[in-house]
Amino acid sequence: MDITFKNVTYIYQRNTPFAHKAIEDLSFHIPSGSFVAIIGHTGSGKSTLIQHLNGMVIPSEGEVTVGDFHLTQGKKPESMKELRSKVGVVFQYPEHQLFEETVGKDIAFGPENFGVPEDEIKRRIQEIIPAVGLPEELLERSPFDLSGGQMRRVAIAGVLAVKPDVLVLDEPTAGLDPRGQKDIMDMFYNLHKEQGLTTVLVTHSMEDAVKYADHVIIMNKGTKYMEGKPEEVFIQKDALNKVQLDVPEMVQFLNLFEAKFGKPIPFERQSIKEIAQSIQGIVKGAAPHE
Ligand SMILES: Nc1ncnc2c1ncn2[C@@H]1O[C@H](COP(=O)(O)OP(=O)(O)OP(=O)(O)O)[C@@H](O)[C@H]1O
Repeated sequence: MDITFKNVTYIYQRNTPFAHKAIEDLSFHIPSGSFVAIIGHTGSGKSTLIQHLNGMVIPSEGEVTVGDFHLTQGKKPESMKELRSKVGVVFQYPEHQLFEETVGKDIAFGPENFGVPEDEIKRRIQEIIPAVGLPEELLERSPFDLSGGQMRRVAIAGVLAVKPDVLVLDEPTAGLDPRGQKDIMDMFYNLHKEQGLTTVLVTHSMEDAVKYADHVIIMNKGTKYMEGKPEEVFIQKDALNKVQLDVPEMVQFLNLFEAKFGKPIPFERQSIKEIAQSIQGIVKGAAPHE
């Protein structure tokens, strides 16, 4: 589903002495099927932005469009429930929301709420369990007997069981060890590709943004600071440093390589292997002929 923000401003506790503008005059367009990373220093408005996507908040000014759903002041979509079934949100530490007696019941809770028939829920669970990397025998276990990583996968399965078109991920790897972070992000990337999802990822990790996203939006103080392809945005070291962000490690490495050896290697989101090949080419080219 296409997502469009048109001159969106959001003010918390509007018309009170505590009014606080969290987002100001924000406009962008995310085409259906994109994988977008939203990055920004703490308090830059990322969470407020994503809360618009399933109508948890309605813009104070401007308009948000998600597929055919339009959100403006005084004009909520007729079926907010339908919007929420199309936009699945994986909140930070989603495992904190598990509550059912068994893993199976917890995964079924979302689709039941949206009126999905029991047979169809069963079918979806069979499909989702391997997709999130959980063994089927866990279905009858209590979610509270699982490891932290498994609990998170159960919570994610619950969101996926509703079959959303848009998947919103708010720092989905927070608190996991490096291996767990990579496994979960690879899982989301595979789901994104296989199910043709539109994925919106809020992250503090430049490395994840480079690896998985095809579009990046940098937020600063409630406004859009930069936007573009990762390979365009992440080479702008000075601009990123100004908002307390840094370029990804690979870009730092390429900058250092150029400074030390005078040989630029353009950043094109290459793999480590491809960078090594470029360096090998430079070294070979520089070697004296025998
Ligand atoms: N419920 C609220 N009431 C008042 N102000 C709020 C509320 N929630 C957030 N804010 C303020 O709005 C601004 C944007 O907050 P938001 O949580 O969207 O930022 P963020 O980029 O997601 O931050 P973080 O990376 O820390 O999660 C901040 O100044 C924050 O203090």
